[in-house]
Amino acid sequence: MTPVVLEPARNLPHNRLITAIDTGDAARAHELVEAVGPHCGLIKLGLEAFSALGPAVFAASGGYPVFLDVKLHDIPNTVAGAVRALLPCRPAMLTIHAAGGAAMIAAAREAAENAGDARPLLLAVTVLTSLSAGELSQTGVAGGPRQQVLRLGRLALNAGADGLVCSAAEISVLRDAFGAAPVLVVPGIRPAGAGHGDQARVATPQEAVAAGASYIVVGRPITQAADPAAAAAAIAASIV
Ligand SMILES: O=c1ccn([C@@H]2O[C@H](COP(=O)(O)O)[C@@H](O)[C@H]2O)c(=O)[nH]1
Repeated sequence: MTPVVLEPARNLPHNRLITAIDTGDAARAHELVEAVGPHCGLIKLGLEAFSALGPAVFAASGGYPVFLDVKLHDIPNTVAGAVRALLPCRPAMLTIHAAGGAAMIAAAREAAENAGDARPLLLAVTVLTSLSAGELSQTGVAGGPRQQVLRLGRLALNAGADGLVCSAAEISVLRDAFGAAPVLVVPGIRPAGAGHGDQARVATPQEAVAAGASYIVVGRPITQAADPAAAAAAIAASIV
C-alpha cells in the first residue's frame, strides 16, 4: 500500500477552537462572529449559511480565517469546478467527502493548487459524527466507525487531502497510523453536561484535544448559549 506522506500544515491559527456559525440569517451571523471571533482560531461556515447566503456569506466572517464546510461530493470534474469557483472566497480550509473516492479527492487537490500560496487545506470528511455504529451499519458499512474512518482516512490522505474530519473516538487510531502531520478536525464536541442533540459520537473539548485533535468544532453549545462570547472564551481557555 502507498505510504501517506504529508507536508506539515502551513500558517494555521494556534487557537484550536472553531466555532460553527450555523444560521441562514446574515445579521445573526455577523452578530455571532463579532462575539466569538476573538475567542476562536477559525469561523466555520457550513451548508446552512452557504445555502442561504451564497459566497456573500464570507462578508459575515469579519476577516477571521474561514473553514468552509460544504462537504463536496460529486464526480471529479464537478468537484474540481466547485473548488475552483470557491477559491476567490479564500477559505483557509474546505471540506470534501472522503467517500467520493480517490479520483475525486485528487481532482479537488489539483483544482485547489490554482490558489498557489493561498491554497485552502483540503479536509476529507470520514464518517459523520451524527452516525452511531448502528446507523453506519444500516448504510452497508461493516466493522464500525473506527475501521471505516481509518479506511477512508488512508484513501483520502493518499489522494491528496491535507487532513480529516472525524470524531474524537477515532483520533488515536488515525494518529497511530499517520502520525502528527494530518490536520484532524473534530466536531461532535459537547462540554460536560451539554445535550448531545443529533450528535452520536461525542467528546468534551478537553478529551478531544488530549486525544490529539488539531482543531475542535463547536456550534450550538456556543451559539445557543445566553452569552456566546463567554461560552467560546471558556472553551478556548479549557484547551490551551
Ligand atoms: O462529521 C461532522 C462533520 C461536520 N459537522 C459540522 O460541525 C458542526 C457541529 O455543530 P454542533 O452544533 O456543535 O453539533 C455543524 O456545523 C456540522 O455541520 C459535524 O457535526 N459532524
